[in-house]
Amino acid sequence: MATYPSAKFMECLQYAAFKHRQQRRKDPLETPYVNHVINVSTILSVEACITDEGVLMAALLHDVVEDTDASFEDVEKLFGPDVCGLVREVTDDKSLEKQERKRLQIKNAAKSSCRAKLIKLADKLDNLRDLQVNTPTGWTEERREQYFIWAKMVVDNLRGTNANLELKLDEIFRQRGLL
Ligand SMILES: Nc1nc2c(ncn2[C@@H]2O[C@H](COP(=O)(O)OP(=O)(O)O)[C@@H](OP(=O)(O)OP(=O)(O)O)[C@H]2O)c(=O)[nH]1
Repeated sequence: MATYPSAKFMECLQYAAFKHRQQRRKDPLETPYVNHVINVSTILSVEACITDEGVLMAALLHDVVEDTDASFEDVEKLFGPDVCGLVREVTDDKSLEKQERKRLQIKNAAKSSCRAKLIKLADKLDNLRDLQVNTPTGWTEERREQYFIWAKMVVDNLRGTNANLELKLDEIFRQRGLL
């Protein structure tokens, strides 16, 4: 049976591209930020074989409230309560200090739903793949190394969610001498 993206999925992609249109990644080429959220959704579909469209859509929207002027109310109105609930689970509270946000990502990882854990795993996988080839602008080598260490603590609290993604993350941690 043929598979195809639904109209809602395409609207979600379009919305993410629009909302992140002025945002760039921290890599030297200043890649459009939307590439990251597309990567996260693609990792889930292609590498983790996830067919749950709510998860794939929430992956596209996982940074839209954190990083743009979009609100949870906007997301719920456009894409419904299921997708909005997932986006809530993966959104950091930007009003908190950065160190506190980092601590909460570790602490809250284990409490998330399985579907939110999938998005968090794919998000970390994409960020770590980036870090294997690039040092973000303004980062020291030490900060880059710290990110690997912190990401492993988050991933350790997400274990038992998806073997494909965890194997790929572990390969990266092994290469860094963290496993
Ligand atoms: N590896 C990498 N990361 C980049 C790049 N550009 C932006 N980022 C974002 O930077 C975050 C890591 O930087 P930090 O200094 O630790 O956190 P900050 O976002 O609070 O500044 C990651 O967020 P996160 O909290 O880990 O996850 P999330 O925001 O994606 O959910 C990642 O999404 C890039 O070019 N490479």
